[in-house]
Amino acid sequence: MIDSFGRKITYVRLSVTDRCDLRCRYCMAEKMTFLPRSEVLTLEELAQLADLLIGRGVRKIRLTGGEPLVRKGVEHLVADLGTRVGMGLDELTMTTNGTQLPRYARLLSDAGIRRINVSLDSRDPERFRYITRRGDLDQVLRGIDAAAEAGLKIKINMVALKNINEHEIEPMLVWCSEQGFDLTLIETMPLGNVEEDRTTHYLPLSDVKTRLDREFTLVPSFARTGGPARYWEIDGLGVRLGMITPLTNNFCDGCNRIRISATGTVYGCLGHDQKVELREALRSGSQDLVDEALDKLLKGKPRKHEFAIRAGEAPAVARHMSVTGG
Ligand SMILES: Nc1nc2c(ncn2[C@@H]2O[C@H](COP(=O)(O)OP(=O)(O)OP(=O)(O)O)[C@@H](O)[C@H]2O)c(=O)[nH]1
Ligand SMILES: C[S@@+](CC[C@H](N)C(=O)[O-])C[C@H]1O[C@@H](n2cnc3c(N)ncnc32)[C@H](O)[C@@H]1O
Ligand code: SF4
Ligand code: SF4
Repeated sequence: MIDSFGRKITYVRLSVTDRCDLRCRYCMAEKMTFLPRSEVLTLEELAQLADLLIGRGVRKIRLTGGEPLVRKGVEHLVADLGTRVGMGLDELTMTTNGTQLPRYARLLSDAGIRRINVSLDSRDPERFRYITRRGDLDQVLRGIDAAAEAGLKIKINMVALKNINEHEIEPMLVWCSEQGFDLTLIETMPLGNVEEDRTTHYLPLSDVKTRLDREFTLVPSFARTGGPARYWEIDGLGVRLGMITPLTNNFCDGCNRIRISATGTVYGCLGHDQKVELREALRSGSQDLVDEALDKLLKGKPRKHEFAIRAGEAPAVARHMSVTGG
């Protein structure tokens, strides 16, 4: 699949549910209305869709949500998709908030998942609860331990938030180094009405980089995951630090991905509403209809996002981040 700017699409982010057991302040509102089950693709349809995408050249699938591990029966989907790894698919992976990992970590590893990204914005129990509006830090830490024990490689995702967790960045880096995890910092993006003023908490990672440069030696790394982060090795710490900088250092020229919501809506760009619907095409059993829709999406896939965080401005995109799982 190639878009009209010549970018090859090999990475699909597949959201398996819009639901979540947390309500992170930058992602969701406190009160969310979730989809009725009839609108959500079945596990069989998700697997069928994955196969069609692999047939069109997709080599990496990331399962996401909402929270992917709250989808009932997700273990069957993971086991099913795991059989495609090495058989067309180079990587099956997941982004999770970690709460259900105590139960699922081993299963993910047995299914052929080699690494996961776990979101963890704070290692302070009260701050963690504040950011997630309800999360239990201990539960997530137990989940992370279970994942490490199951042999999964772990990357911690931390959304950098001014006046909330910015002072935890250096300690998080040291902790990740001790644990053998990578760490990726993320700039908050303006999607959905989350009832929070994003201008107050937006922290440009260019500032964080300047700060880190004073304390550590950051050596640019050529490591690539196929995702949007740029990486550095931290001299002496043995930890890889990623930064996802949609606002301060746009990476759209290298975009290789599309995202699919739990209802089968495919979005060409995280920062736009350009989309096509696949559910009815899938349910009709016609591969031609699915291909037609995908071709239309590729043709209109936007060149870049137009995110900006300015006081009093509505979010660039009305849908919540949880609709596409990032
Ligand atoms: N603007 C933008 N942000 C993205 C894109 N893809 C992922 N992100 C954001 O990057 C953050 C981390 O995403 P992850 O789910 O960990 O996925 P990833 O960064 O592709 O993961 P790796 O495979 O480890 O590189 C989330 O906040 C996503 O919303 C993208 O195409 N555009
Ligand atoms: C939407 S979540 C879905 C997967 C899972 N529930 C989790 O939290 O890892 C995927 C990633 O998007 C990030 N995210 C959510 N809202 C964001 C926002 N407004 N700006 C930047 N990243 C965001 C989360 O921190 C998480 O790392
Ligand atoms: S970031 Fe993930 S864990 Fe937090 S509310 Fe969004 S979907 Fe849930
Ligand atoms: S913002 Fe859009 S164009 Fe840019 S990397 Fe993300 S999906 Fe691709």
